[in-house]
Amino acid sequence: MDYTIFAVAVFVVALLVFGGVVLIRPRRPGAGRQAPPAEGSGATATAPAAEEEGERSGAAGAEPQAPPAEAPAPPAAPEIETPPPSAGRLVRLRARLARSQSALGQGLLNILASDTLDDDAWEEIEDTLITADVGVTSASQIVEGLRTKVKVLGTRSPDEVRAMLREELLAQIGPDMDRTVHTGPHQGRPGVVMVVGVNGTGKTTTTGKLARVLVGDGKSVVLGAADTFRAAAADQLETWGSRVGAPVVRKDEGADPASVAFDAVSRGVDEGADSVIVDTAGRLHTKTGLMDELGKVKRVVEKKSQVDDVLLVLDATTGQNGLRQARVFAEAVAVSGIVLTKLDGTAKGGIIIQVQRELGVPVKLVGLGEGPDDLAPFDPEEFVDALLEEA
Ligand SMILES: Nc1nc2c(ncn2[C@@H]2O[C@H](COP(=O)(O)OP(=O)(O)OP(=O)(O)O)[C@@H](O)[C@H]2O)c(=O)[nH]1
Repeated sequence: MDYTIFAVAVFVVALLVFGGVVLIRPRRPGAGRQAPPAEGSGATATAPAAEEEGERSGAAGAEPQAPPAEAPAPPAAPEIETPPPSAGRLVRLRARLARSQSALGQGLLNILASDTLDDDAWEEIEDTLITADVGVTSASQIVEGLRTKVKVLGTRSPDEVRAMLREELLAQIGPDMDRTVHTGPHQGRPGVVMVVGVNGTGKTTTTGKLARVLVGDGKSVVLGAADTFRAAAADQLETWGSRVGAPVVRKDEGADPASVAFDAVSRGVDEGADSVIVDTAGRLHTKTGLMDELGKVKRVVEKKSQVDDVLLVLDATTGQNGLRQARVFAEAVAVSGIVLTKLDGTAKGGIIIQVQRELGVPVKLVGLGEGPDDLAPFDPEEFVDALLEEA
């Protein structure tokens, strides 16, 4: 009986010792945990193997290593892009221009090629031009010019018709206007460009795209987010800037736009940048408010450096309404150039003629799409050739 009790006691103790060894033995870190699928990174995929190796080679009796705390991956540095230079951009975008504008060109060519050019035909030509936003005055001047040429010419081959229409349109667009965007440094100071216009016309996008054009031409650029009405506008500009390595000067929403502009120009001067581009707010409903604000931005900037260009951004799809708004801006600040955006989205390219005539300033840049490099210096000959091209 005593032996039986002793044997049972020995068995129980043995069982406890064995169970303790099995249960208390430290578990391998990570064991029983499913590793997250490696996302194609070699470093991530080899980490558990390294852990295992350390455990195997570790000194006997060493404390089990706690799994290393997973440090958050540092944010990847944004990749700096190298945009294409400005030269040849309109040539690259010519197909897009031809697609949107050739209905106008072909319409005019077809009427001009008809056997009889009577009063109705001339009226149709004038209407076609007016429908394309050329403006009444320019449309009647084009028709007058064409009528005279047809009379002098007598006969009309398709090539002759094309050549005379090309000549008339070019004369209206003004091939000799100075369309230089003054972005280059002078007297040790950066070229300063202010971008103005109604919100939604593509103003912030144009500021970003212009920075790309300049960086593509090898220039260093500082951007000023003086549209302080909307924090998202500054965020948008920062994204554009970071893609091409252009610093963006910004302040909190509601900050004084003039002080942002001043700081941007100061930074451009201090850093020896080639150009500073300042995006401004357009959400101002009264002309007096607009004049006060844009006037102040310009005055304050000019304490530091002259403003070399004031570009007015105009959405080509907004027609007469857009023109009315453009007039208000032109009265508020001395505009020196126009950026016509969204020309890819309208067949009314005639707005180029009308806006130049109305405001007396040249179209310097055109937007032909939402892509980052779809802004091009405006070239009248390329434009007219695309207009007269078959799509
Ligand atoms: N198709 C086309 N879209 C354009 C062009 N330029 C700008 N856009 C688009 O127009 C929209 C408005 O552009 P924004 O730059 O935000 O306009 P904004 O004038 O700065 O207005 P806020 O950002 O509200 O200040 C965006 O979706 C742009 O991608 C262009 O040339 N063609």
